[in-house]
Amino acid sequence: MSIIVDDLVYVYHQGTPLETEALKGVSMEANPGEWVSVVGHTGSGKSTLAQHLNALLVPTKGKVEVDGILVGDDTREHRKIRQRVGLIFQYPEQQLFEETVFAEVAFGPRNWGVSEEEIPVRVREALQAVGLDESFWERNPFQLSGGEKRRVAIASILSIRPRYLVLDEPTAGLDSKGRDELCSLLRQLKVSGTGIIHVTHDLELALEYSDKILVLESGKALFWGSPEVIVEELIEREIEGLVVPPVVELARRLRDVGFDVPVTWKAQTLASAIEEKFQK
Ligand SMILES: Nc1ncnc2c1ncn2[C@@H]1O[C@H](COP(=O)(O)OP(=O)(O)OP(=O)(O)O)[C@@H](O)[C@H]1O
Repeated sequence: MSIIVDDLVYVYHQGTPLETEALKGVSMEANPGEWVSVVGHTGSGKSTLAQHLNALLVPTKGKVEVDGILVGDDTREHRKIRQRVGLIFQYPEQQLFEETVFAEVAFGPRNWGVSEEEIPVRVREALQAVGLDESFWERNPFQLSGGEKRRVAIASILSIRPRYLVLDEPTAGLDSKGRDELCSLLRQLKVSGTGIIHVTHDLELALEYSDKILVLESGKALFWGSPEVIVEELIEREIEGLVVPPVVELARRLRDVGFDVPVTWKAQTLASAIEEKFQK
């Protein structure tokens, strides 16, 4: 069971003067229990790809398949896909609307026909997963901190028990502590079997947490592979518009002057390699 994207092409406003080819033959795969990041500069097609993964958009050409179900013209199949793939937009807290945290998190499962008996189980499970205990149940979501609101918004998707979670820039607007907390929360979800598909322009974050990374450039898949594979590529060549972590930039320069450096995005590993070299 997995999400498979094969040679995906997507054209906005096809056949009109506004026609834009946002994806030009992109392939990738994501499995439960795996963290996949989609990285690229603004306008590279990340959000367009993300919206295909829960059938908000249908391919112009190529294939998107979720656990064997095709994203195509059959909208009954889209319902099944949306039960499997939870999509969390940028600033999800802006979409909170209920008066209590409980009602907010219960909304999704109620909408999907989960029994009233089962609802508190789902709410407890989802809020626990995001680190919010029962004392939050009756609180007004609008009176929570920014980080707590975002957790409630994520819990409101988790309560549907999706197998995959697609998050579009989930750390936008958070400080570094909030960012680290959210990423370790996502890592826990991954370890417990959820597939994480993380859309971001932050390559450093993607390298730190991902099992696989897709780098998009102007709608094309530039690289697809493990963080090590991506770093090797990035040390070897510069990509216009893609900001690389300082460690990768430094490694690139060291290689340029004939210094053999390891494939890494961690400052400590690079520093140790340099130290070792000078000790020899
Ligand atoms: N609704 C739309 N109608 C027409 N063109 C669109 C639409 N949405 C996106 N596009 C175009 O498709 C291309 C890809 O956009 P997309 O939003 O997928 O990129 P992105 O990588 O997510 O960008 P960002 O990081 O800025 O969110 C861009 O050229 C964009 O202008």
